[in-house]
Amino acid sequence: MITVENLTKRYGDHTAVDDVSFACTPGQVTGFLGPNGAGKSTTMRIIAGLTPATSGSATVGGRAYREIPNPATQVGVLLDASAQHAGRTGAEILRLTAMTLGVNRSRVDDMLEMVSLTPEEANRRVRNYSLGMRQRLGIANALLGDPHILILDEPANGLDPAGIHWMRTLLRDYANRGGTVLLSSHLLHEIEIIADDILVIGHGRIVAQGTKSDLLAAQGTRVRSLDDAALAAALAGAGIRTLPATDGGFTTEAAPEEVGRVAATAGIALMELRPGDGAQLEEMFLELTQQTQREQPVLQGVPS
Ligand SMILES: Nc1ncnc2c1ncn2[C@@H]1O[C@H](COP(=O)(O)OP(=O)(O)OP(=O)(O)O)[C@@H](O)[C@H]1O
Repeated sequence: MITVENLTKRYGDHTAVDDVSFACTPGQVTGFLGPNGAGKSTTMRIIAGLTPATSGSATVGGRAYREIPNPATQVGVLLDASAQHAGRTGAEILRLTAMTLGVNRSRVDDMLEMVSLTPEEANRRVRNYSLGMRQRLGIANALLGDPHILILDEPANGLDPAGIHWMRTLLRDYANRGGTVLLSSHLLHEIEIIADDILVIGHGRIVAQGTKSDLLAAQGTRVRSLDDAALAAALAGAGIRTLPATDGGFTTEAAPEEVGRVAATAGIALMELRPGDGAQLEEMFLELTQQTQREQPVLQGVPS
């Protein structure tokens, strides 16, 4: 179990994590979704005892990470797959971790097999690894101490679609055996494939959380009309908020009947009116991502 309560982290006057609370439960893979700079890594670093919180608390299995004896046997952490010693081979890195943790060396071969790194790959130096291979090695390293909790920051980064499905199976089996998994991503489709529970973070705040099926369940309404601007205005007049959709029209939180009634009253012809099918999560995430991109400084004078 991972429990985060009212966690806040400030860097000067910038609030990277803003009063965040959530729990990750055994048997579930919890996806931590947010655009770049949303506060995912900072939250995970605090949970893993690497960054002090400004206020609030984070516990793993009921204790602060720093208070856990031989923590890697309780909590497997992968925060940066590129942080491994580039001059060592994958197998050497795992053997060193095994020695440090006091686990049997035979587990190194088991973990290499589990993450599908061949003996030839395991004996290659890490500087020659692809990002996907580094992620696999990082996961093997995190699993070496046989922890019951895993914290993985962007583990699917660099994996191809087959690799993402492989990771899904690995984490699903781990969770089915009672493990707790928290993994982050800035890509909605990765989280959709891998996670059971979803936390969405934007600007340091949790903006949505729940089970994947709840968040992706049909909610709200997808609507397109012959005059979307007039329909949006009519809906706004009825107190119904709208979010523009990527492929035209928009999504609203109201039920289809309600939207249909407003459109009929306003005399607007509809071309599409259907339950949202999780579109709201997608739209909300898109909006968060667009806001983040708008806030990034525009590079000027870059030669084309
Ligand atoms: N050591 C630091 N000093 C100052 N600001 C920091 C520091 N670490 C992170 N931040 C800021 O905190 C915010 C959250 O960053 P964080 O790395 O947690 O985001 P993230 O969601 O993991 O993003 P990404 O997907 O890009 O990794 C960002 O605005 C970042 O610039």
